[in-house]
Amino acid sequence: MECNDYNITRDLERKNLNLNPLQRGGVLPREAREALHDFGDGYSVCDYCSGRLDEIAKPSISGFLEDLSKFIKVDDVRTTHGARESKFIVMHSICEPGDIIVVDGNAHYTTHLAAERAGLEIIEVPNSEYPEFRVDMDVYEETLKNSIDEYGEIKLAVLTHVDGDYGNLTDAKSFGNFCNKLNVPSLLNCAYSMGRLPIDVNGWNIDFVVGSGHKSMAASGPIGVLGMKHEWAETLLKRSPRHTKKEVEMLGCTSRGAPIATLMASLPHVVNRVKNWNEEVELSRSFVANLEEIEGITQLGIKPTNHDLVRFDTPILHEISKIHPRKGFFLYEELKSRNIVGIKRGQTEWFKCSTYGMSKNQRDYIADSFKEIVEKFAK
Ligand SMILES: Cc1ncc(COP(=O)(O)O)c(C=O)c1O
Repeated sequence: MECNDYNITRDLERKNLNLNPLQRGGVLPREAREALHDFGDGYSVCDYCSGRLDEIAKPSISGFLEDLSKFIKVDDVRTTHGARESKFIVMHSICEPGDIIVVDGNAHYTTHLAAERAGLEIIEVPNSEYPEFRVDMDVYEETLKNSIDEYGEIKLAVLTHVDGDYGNLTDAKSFGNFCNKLNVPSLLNCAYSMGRLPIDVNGWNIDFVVGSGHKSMAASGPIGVLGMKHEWAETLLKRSPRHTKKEVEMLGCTSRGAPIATLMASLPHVVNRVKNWNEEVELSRSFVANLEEIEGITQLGIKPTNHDLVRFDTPILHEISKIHPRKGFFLYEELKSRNIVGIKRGQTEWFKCSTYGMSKNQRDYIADSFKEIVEKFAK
């Protein structure tokens, strides 16, 4: 048989500035690229395994997990295949089909799918809607209390720490505290925060935390993080009666090759970059201010932004698309010709983007490019 040409090349990141929020936090530092090369073979971390992934000493996965738990200030931690798998593991371990959970109105679709896969019913905490789409902790607490009154028991409360639509940062500490007071286990989804900004799971009184290595921790995908208060370890990390070393929810072992090797190699880099989070936010705010100098471009979500992921309403770009011969494709093509990618082809009414990790000059160049494009075509 002759195989098709799969077109496995990727010049996007090397040649262009990529604004896709999904891509910015997963860029590998040099040391992780080297690990990727060394650990590219299938079960590459399993040469010296004596039965459990988290106990492997060479490479030191056990040492890495110890550092990771200190980094996010949590008692017990495991790697999974992604934030979504981590959420599912929690739901599957502590809930029964038919149970009810409460979830914030900005939750990622993978939170919903994890709940559906576990057979759970979802009660949603509404966000504040246009233009902020804020998840208010008073509204969350009230919804949780009402749900307990109505249904008796709520098995889990889930909060998206930073959502993927507006980049709104929520108040994790307040969430952890009222969940604790109401006796409802809490899960914080840190896919867009762990690896970008400081996380303090124990300080925030959170039961479960999930993170995404490929989204925010400079790792090759797929790899996720699952952290928990020690009191949950017996439930979540229960062992198989037949294969007594193996943890059932991990199906014995999770990531066992390049994804975990790159996550490990990147941890020192990630620990360091988190220290610069305030500067990142400042740079993100000034990028927003620059773009908002264009009449017809407005940031949505909480203002000023507290994150690098930002969403803009862009009626001016939509107006241009109505008169431009390339219609909605003009924006993508104009940006691409300036080596800027990551805004979806054909999209002009709004877009979300991130400049995480870019220099001030690069961010200014991007904002100037938008200004130039609007000046070129706006009537
Ligand atoms: C808020 C949020 N949670 C979870 C995920 C999924 O992460 P993963 O790919 O690690 O499952 C995403 C991905 O976009 C996300 O934005």
